[in-house]
Amino acid sequence: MITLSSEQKQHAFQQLRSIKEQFAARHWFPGTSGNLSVRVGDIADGQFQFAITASGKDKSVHTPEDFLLVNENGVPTDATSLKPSAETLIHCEIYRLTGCGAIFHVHTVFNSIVSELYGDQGYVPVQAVELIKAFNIWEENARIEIPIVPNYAHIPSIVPEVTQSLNPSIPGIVLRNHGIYAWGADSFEAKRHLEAFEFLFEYVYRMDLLRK
Ligand SMILES: CSC[C@@H](O)[C@@H](O)C(=O)COP(=O)(O)O
Ligand SMILES: [Zn+2]
Repeated sequence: MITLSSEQKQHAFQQLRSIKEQFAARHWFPGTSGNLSVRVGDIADGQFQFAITASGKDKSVHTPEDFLLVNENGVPTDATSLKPSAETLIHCEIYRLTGCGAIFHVHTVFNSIVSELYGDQGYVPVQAVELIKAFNIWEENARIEIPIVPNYAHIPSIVPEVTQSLNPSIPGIVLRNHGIYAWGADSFEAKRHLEAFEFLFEYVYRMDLLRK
């Protein structure tokens, strides 16, 4: 395991704190839902560490005990009484599959409704909406399919669903009637992706309604 400096850890916690504050202002953490993580240091021989939100906290307030570090198996790497997010294993799998640098998970009404509307077909289709470019997809009239996987109370059962459905060219995956995981090379990019997904979900929801 690579030893991280306290500056690296503090920087990661600072990034999470800033994102947490911005997303809380948008009411993206209702009822303690949601979790955030950033990778700290490199991935070497499949090993890595990341800072993640502690489980069950009110993410709209700051406390000195909001974040902790875990390894690629989701096990805390420093002595702590904090419990990592209940969904840490999903973060582990997304880091493993994509090599990304940050992962943000939020529950919103739009991502939940759209995931249920399109859940049986397994993806949300979106075509020719400008915000698709936020995913670095620049072609004219681009059509994307945002994967939806089943939601289980037993989190380890969700992991193979993510493994199977994650599309490397789409930086997000939706858990049906639960919420979205969006990621990026760093927290700036993960935030851009998450904002674009949420825009597209609201667009799809409203357009479907208008077309009826
Ligand atoms: C309280 S509802 C939300 C949780 O069940 C879960 O889905 C969630 O996103 C937050 O879990 P957490 O363990 O705090 O990271
Ligand atoms: Zn969740």
